Amino acid sequence: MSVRVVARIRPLLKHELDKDTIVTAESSTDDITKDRPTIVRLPNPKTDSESFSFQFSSVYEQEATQQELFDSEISPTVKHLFNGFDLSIFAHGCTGTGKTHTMRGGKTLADRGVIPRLLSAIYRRCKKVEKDTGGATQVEVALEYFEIYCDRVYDLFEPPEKRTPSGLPIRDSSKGKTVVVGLTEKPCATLKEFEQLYDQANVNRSTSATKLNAHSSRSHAILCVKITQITEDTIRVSRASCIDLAGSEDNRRTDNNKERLVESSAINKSLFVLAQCVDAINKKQTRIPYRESKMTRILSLGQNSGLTVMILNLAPTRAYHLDTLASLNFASRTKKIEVSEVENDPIYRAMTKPLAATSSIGGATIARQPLRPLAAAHNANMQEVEKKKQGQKPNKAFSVYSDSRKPSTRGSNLATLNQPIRRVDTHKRAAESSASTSRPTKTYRSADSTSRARGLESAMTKESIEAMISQRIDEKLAEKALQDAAVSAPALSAELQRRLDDLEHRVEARDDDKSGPGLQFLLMGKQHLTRGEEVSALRMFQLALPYFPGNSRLETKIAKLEESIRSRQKAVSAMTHAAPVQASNLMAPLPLKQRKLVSGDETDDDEFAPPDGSDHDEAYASDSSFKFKKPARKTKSMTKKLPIFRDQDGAAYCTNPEDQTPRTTRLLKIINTKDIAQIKALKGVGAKKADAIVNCLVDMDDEEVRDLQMLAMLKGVGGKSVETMRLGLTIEL
Ligand SMILES: Nc1ncnc2c1ncn2[C@@H]1O[C@H](COP(=O)(O)OP(=O)(O)OP(=O)(O)O)[C@@H](O)[C@H]1O
Repeated sequence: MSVRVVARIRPLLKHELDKDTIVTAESSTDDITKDRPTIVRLPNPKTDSESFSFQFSSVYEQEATQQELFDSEISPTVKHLFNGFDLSIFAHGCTGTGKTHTMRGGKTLADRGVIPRLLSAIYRRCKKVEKDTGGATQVEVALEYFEIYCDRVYDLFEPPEKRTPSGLPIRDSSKGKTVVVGLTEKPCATLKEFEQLYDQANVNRSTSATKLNAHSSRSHAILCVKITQITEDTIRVSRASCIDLAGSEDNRRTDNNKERLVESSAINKSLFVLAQCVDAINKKQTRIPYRESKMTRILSLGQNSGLTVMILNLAPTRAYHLDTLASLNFASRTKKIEVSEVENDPIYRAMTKPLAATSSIGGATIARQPLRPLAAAHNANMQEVEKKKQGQKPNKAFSVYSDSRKPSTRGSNLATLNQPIRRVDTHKRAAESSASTSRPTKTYRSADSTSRARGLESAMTKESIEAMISQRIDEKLAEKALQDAAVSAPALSAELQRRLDDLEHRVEARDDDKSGPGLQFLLMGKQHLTRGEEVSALRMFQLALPYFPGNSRLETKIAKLEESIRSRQKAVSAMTHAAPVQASNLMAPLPLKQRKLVSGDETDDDEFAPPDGSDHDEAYASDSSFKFKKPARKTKSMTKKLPIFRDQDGAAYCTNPEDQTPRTTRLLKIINTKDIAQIKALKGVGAKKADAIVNCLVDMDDEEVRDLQMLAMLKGVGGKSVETMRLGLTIEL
């Protein structure tokens, strides 16, 4: 089946009312059955007497409402989503043509775009499914939302100040999917909850005013809606991906300043790569250049099974003439892409097929199919195809891109849940481990029908559970490390940033390699080290070690870091004369003196080079240049004397809670609530500092801040801040 491409011509904006309209919609004389135009006509830019026409599945004219577009194009796909197919919806077009209006829409009910309407339809369907099955099927909805800005991936569920400069890393899983490491997955049970999350996340999206659009999106935004249907026997996961691409910009018309130009060139480059991918697919080239940009890489590998609808947004006026022509040409090439349909099979919660044989959850058994151009350059109409298939199970779903690499059937098989898996009945496992890999005809029902979780566990092999746990741990650690790094990350020099990017690219280029995750950990270790966060760096290097067994250089580096942390801990304990410093205190950036030490230490970064002859020599070549540069931000000197806190009445500071003054007790109580709002309300504490404090507290697990000196040691806090916070508290006696 081909990608379904529909065109939407936006109405004239207020300032365009007197402008020349050149884009028109026409009905095809060949197909009178269609109640909507299918042709877009546009004059030849060289001579108005000639015109070009482009045929699509449907064309929505200026008057078309959000409701009409949704009802005709998206609503029919919702049932497929619940039948296990993935769904991808793209909005494409140049800047100011209505992509965000189409996808997100306005605030009024009538103005709501495709995304809120889709979610509304999904929640309605969830209720219907649960009702129709008498509660036997439960449906869970979860969201991921990220943007690709200047070829970097950022989680839109995280505030911008928490971002690492280099963004979230992406890598190819062994299952052939592209994974964004460290994305937040938000469970979202109701439409109301969705609206809150979505609105909040959209505030985090990069938008700016340009000459062509007052609210121009400067990034590609991708919302993934994960739908999990759980019955007693099966789990079926499918995903809807809604992609609001940033619009291409003709910078002769934008008057963009330097910053906008940088964004614009990143946007144009990624869209150019997208067009190249489409061309390469159409020309049946073996190499599809999807790796040339993060956007194409993520879209091609991550969203490539299921139904795909592309909405081509067009502006009607002459001002957009060349851009419109380019968009129409691109869309025409896209609609020729024929894609394979792959239905996400349910996970049989108590099935008899051995996991190793099926390599199921990660989808290793589903070889991604290369895309082929259609012989005829027109789109298949989904409804007609539906009719043809009456009574039959629909054919496999389709998507925009797909690489031709066949995922390995080896390795861990429990990475994600959106691919088919046969769950193993523990009672039958031994007998059936050698059984054929064909789908069993009968499902096993758990004796304990009320215990879904227990049934699930019992149905999995020990090996598979271990693989899943280890994967989750890796993901969580990577996520945590990225979050840690994001807190008050000092600005990196352009050169250092370039080197980090370079290393990351090299790491990505080697993702296929087994030691790919090891390199990721090393990279993150490097990033922490450049920020002077030794504990986090050590953790990352320790995680990397199993991937480079026997690498004496890495071992030496770890030993040195351990030693450095120990001596720092000793120095701090000696200074405080109090309880030993908590590990989290060590998360704070190193004081200048010690940073210099780290800096010197970094000169032997080439020690990190994996063993001679390893594939990774090149990846590390740039490591030796990772010298710490003094950040602009001032750092506290650890050699300075720690403050002695005194209350106004002159009572000496004391670590014993019973001897602490009411003001101190109250301050510590507020801090230990870990409640950002309460902490932010303290005198001298802004949102950033409150956030940093809470992050430190979270790192300390259940450990409480017991005294003021301990509080002063937290990252981002100093003696002066503590005194300001404390004296700002009013105590009722
Ligand atoms: N169908 C429509 N009906 C009414 N207004 C529309 C429609 N489509 C677009 N607009 C208006 O046109 C303007 C530009 O739309 P929008 O911001 O969605 O463009 P865009 O393609 O997302 O641009 P960019 O790529 O720069 O983000 C907005 O003011 C929007 O409200």
